[in-house]
Amino acid sequence: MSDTKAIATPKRTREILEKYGFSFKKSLGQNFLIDVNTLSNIVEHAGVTAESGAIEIGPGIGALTEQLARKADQVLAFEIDQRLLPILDDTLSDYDNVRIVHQDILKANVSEVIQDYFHEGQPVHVVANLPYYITTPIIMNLLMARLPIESITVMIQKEVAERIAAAPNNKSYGSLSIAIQYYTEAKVVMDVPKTVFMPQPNVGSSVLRLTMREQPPVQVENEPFFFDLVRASFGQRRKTIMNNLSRHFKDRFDKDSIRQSLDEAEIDEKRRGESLSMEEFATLANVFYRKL
Ligand SMILES: C[S@@+](CC[C@H](N)C(=O)[O-])C[C@H]1O[C@@H](n2cnc3c(N)ncnc32)[C@H](O)[C@@H]1O
Repeated sequence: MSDTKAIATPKRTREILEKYGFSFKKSLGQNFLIDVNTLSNIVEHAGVTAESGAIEIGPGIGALTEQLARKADQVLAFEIDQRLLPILDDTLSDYDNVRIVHQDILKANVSEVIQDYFHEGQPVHVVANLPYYITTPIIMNLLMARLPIESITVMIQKEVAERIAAAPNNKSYGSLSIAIQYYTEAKVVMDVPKTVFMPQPNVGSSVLRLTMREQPPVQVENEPFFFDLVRASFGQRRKTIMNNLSRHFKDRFDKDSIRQSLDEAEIDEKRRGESLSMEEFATLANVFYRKL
């Protein structure tokens, strides 16, 4: 697709940066997208339609914001870097359905802003090319806030996307996979070459789509305890579940009681955390929790 008017072309991006004398801040994860095809693929995967509300994190100079403004009903974008505000005013001046909020996304009350800005019952999607230095806290905060959103589609570091979407026995499977798959269905929808960014990042990138679940796929009696047990089970990846749990629970359960709990959950003590499904972790956590 050729869209010479779009912000996301190398030429226009360079012109905008020069006009404002803007220099990238590496510490803010500023790698801007300069390829319209990549952007329209992201918006497509996000499932944004004319009825949708879209939330963007880190609009930069507005490359993705513009594509969202063209497709969605309303766009709300959180940007931390004050220097970008006058630029966004300029680049997005043709769109009256965009609101920029000058806030650190990790400190913003997203729930309140959603309520104020979007219509009641409007399907809302989070879509972003995330600042990679805070990918996990951003995603976890959005999930823990239990926002009324349908999906989160984000460009993130390839390895992190793989860890989030991994299944048991995959080398990338770990506590992050379980934490995020507890709330969402996770899928890596495309890998993206470095050449679509300015400046190019040092790491590979992928687009991850998280579809919010109405209910977690497993029933756990106590969520913090469940997540704590999962983290402990991956504590030392090469050790058995018995070893990791004995270490972690040494002040609360003796070895015999841990062995008995594993037995009750029908989990062989020699298995490693990486082989356990979320369902098995949930069963195990519930058995332990009842004995606390
Ligand atoms: C990878 S760039 C993406 C820019 C633009 N969306 C694009 O794709 O070209 C990340 C953006 O997030 C912004 N950012 C970094 N940390 C942030 C934070 N804590 N809260 C909100 N925005 C942040 C950066 O200033 C930058 O604009």
